[in-house]
Amino acid sequence: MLVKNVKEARGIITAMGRVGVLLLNLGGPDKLEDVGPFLYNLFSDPEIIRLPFSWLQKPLAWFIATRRTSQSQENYRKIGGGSPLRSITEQQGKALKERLNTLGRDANIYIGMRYWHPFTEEAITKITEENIKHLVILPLYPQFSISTSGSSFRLLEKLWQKNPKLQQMAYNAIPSWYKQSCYLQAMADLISQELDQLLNPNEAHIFFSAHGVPKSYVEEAGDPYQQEIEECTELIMLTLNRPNNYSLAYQSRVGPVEWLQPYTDDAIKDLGKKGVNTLVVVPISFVSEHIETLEEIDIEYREIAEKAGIHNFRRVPALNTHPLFIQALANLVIESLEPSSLTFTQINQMKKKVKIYPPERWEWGITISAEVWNGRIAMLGFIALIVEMITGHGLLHIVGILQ
Ligand SMILES: C=CC1=C(C)c2cc3[nH]c(cc4nc(cc5[nH]c(cc1n2)c(C)c5CCC(=O)O)C(CCC(=O)O)=C4C)c(C)c3C=C
Ligand SMILES: [Fe+2]
Ligand SMILES: [Fe+2]
Repeated sequence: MLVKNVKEARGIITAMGRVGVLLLNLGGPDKLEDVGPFLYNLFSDPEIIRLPFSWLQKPLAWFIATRRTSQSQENYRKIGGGSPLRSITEQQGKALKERLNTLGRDANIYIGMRYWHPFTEEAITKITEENIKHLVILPLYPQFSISTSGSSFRLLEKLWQKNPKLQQMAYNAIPSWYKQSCYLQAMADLISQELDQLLNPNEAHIFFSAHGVPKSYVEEAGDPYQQEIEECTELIMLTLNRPNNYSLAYQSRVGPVEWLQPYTDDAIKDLGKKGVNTLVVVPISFVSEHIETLEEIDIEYREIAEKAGIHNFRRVPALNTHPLFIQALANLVIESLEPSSLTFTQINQMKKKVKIYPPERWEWGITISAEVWNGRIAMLGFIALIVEMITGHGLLHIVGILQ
């Protein structure tokens, strides 16, 4: 059964009770003093670094955060002394509320950051206080990764287990949404705008730069991230419908293990060697400006490109509040509230179960792949810590996770 008109849709919403939309995001330090505690929260997450003994997680997180803080602060200083993530996410939430309103839907919007304010826990407290009857859980990551949406889902699962009130609430979680057509159109529109400013638009090389993850996440833990990023790149190029050459690479590597390849810095150097002169860089794994677009791409990669002979280096802006992107978010919310995705059986099942994400997507807990993944990351983290503590010049130090 599909919703036929706005009146019917309103009826369904009323029958369902108050609707909430929880936008999940990573969070970023608002000011330089926040950098240390933010990094501590990030490295305390077992989805980012997993150790064999949980009692080691916090001391190691403190150790890495302390050692990394000054370099990280230096980077945040270059972009104005803090992350713009909170303010952009708030603007996105406001725009989404307005868009839903014009489409005849009324919903409360909540922002739940994983590692900084406003924390997911705070959003969940508000959601229970405001008596939300149906919650749409929408990560602001177009593609799913264990380290991003997966980590937030894991946290929500814990909060659900502890709180009987939450277990009474119906909810839909959207694991990833990179195929959403308005999202693809918004990306294509931003790329077109950048190309059209060039003298010879067709000669520019379109360079997609995705945030990396360790290779073991994909190969051992079954993270669908790489496959979703690759498919997303193809879909954006199809939507763009331009003759330009293009390629994809992965940025922001941290730590001693191998991450998804090719690495963005190496790929830029290779393109320089091949004689590419105009590069249009497209950040694709994140929907807002943040440190990795404003500092890493705009400053570090621009410098690398310049040295490699690529003198025309341009970066496509992040989606932020692009109207088509906000429409994409509104569509996702509306589709997930449609009776076809919200059968009573589903709601009842959801009430019974505390699992929030589709288990077929990524089997959490005790599975062979998870054990291999946990074990490998655990061993690496543990060995690195011991080496670093004994010698003062361990693996993490050498590869730059620590300064
Ligand atoms: C899809 C996006 C992201 C993935 C995948 C991801 C994985 C991932 N990140 C780290 C380590 C760090 N991430 C940091 C900041 C940060 N990361 C993302 C996005 C993804 N991370 C964002 C949006 C931000 C915040 C940006 C901001 O504006 O503040 C940091 C801190 C910054 C720094 O010191 O470089 C670290 C460290 C790992 C290890 C990982 C996968 C396992
Ligand atoms: Fe980075
Ligand atoms: Fe990150």
